[in-house]
Amino acid sequence: MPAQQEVCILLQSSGSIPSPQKINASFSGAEPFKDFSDGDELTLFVSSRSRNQEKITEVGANRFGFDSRVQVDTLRSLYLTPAFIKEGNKETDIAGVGHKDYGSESTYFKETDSIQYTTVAKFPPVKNLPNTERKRILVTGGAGFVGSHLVDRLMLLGHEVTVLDNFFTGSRTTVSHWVGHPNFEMVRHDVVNPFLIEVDQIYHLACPASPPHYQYNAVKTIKTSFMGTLNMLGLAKRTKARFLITSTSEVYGDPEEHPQREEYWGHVNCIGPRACYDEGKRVAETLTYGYQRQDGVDVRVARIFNTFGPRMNPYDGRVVSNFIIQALKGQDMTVYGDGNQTRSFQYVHDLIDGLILLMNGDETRPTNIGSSHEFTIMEFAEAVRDIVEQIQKDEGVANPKRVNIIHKEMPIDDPQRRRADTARAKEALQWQPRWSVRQGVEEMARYYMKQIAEGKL
Ligand SMILES: O=c1ccn([C@@H]2O[C@H](COP(=O)(O)OP(=O)(O)O[C@H]3OC[C@@H](O)[C@H](O)[C@H]3O)[C@@H](O)[C@H]2O)c(=O)[nH]1
Repeated sequence: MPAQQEVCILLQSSGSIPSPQKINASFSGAEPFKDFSDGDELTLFVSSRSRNQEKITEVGANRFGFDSRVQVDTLRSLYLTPAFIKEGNKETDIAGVGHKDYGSESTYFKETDSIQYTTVAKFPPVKNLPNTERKRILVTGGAGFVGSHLVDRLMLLGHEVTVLDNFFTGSRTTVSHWVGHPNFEMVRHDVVNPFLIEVDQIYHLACPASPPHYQYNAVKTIKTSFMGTLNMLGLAKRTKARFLITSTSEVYGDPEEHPQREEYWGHVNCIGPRACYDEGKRVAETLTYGYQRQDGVDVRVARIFNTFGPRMNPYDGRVVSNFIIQALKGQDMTVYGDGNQTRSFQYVHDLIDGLILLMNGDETRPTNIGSSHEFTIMEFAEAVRDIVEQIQKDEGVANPKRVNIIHKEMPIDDPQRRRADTARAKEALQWQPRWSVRQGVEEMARYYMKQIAEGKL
């Protein structure tokens, strides 16, 4: 099918999630997943709806004096809308034949396989905040997967956002729809070097997060965690900005306590290949509380568990992106080891809700932001395969190829079990994940399908 036809099909379906589907036969046979926690697991893979079966139209909350509510369709318009609205022709077309609401407009010329970009001075509408409520917010790593979703949310809420990114794993395209907006600034900067700015809040996200990426240059990873956090804490101290660091469930290492509570000190191999990230984040937490104790810096620490969603780099090597891309492309799905290791996955919008609540609430202790629904990786592979097949059928692929699940060598020190204990987040932030894993995987698969149709993957 020519690329443009595919784009048209996606256009029709991009804005909304298909109606609820019946539980897939191959997934309903045995127990789809184990009953690990609050008893609402059965909804996890049953439908396109949220964990409690409501249709999610709005994310965020109006809590702690900070209203973070945003319509989901507005967010979707920023990542699910196709970039090419109309196919261009080299001979007859000029720039501007297509029309796209936000960001840059682009016309695709099939003959030369080239794209013409035109600046469009129309941005997504942002909330009209009074000066007294508008915050100056710095997001390090703001062009990354999580960072870009946080930036979208903060921009839509009407705040002034500065993104710092060295584009090692982040990409300018994730936030390009804001470039030129008076409330937005993007700076290419590596946080290992100091940065001076006047701000009210700092979300410090900058650090490669996928195991292949953070192990690619282990020394740089730990340097980024240590120096980057030191520099941003110094900035917070000088400006009296509130500082939030995104730490990780990897501070628990290969945990011997299950699920992982914040009080657990962890089980990390300090000389293993993951140590650059695990120990880097651990020392970053140490620095954070050092600045709190010594200098009175107002700090927040989020320990993020496995998160997925659109804009995750399709080749960053993490399991959700790997599985969806492999299933979409009809390739073997690669389960490392026997697939009995477990993870708990949360959708990116839930994470952003949690980060904003933590930043604006009073909880200063480390707080797990993650899902408490645990899957073996093998179960997850089968689920992703079923979901992608269903989406392909919805999009008109008559007989999608049933891909094989194969096994590959287990990475060294791969944690065997991981599940967030979210009691603290529930109590302190009144936060818990709302999106079902199925709903998230569907949306992410549609996002990648769009990219495939546009020839980007
Ligand atoms: O293709 C793959 C990729 C990964 N896996 C397995 O899937 C599991 C999850 O792997 P991922 O690479 O997605 O993520 P990990 O859980 O190992 O690390 C993650 O943990 C929490 C976050 O803070 C980090 O961003 C990330 O490092 C692992 O057991 C891994 O071995 C596969 O079976 N196949």
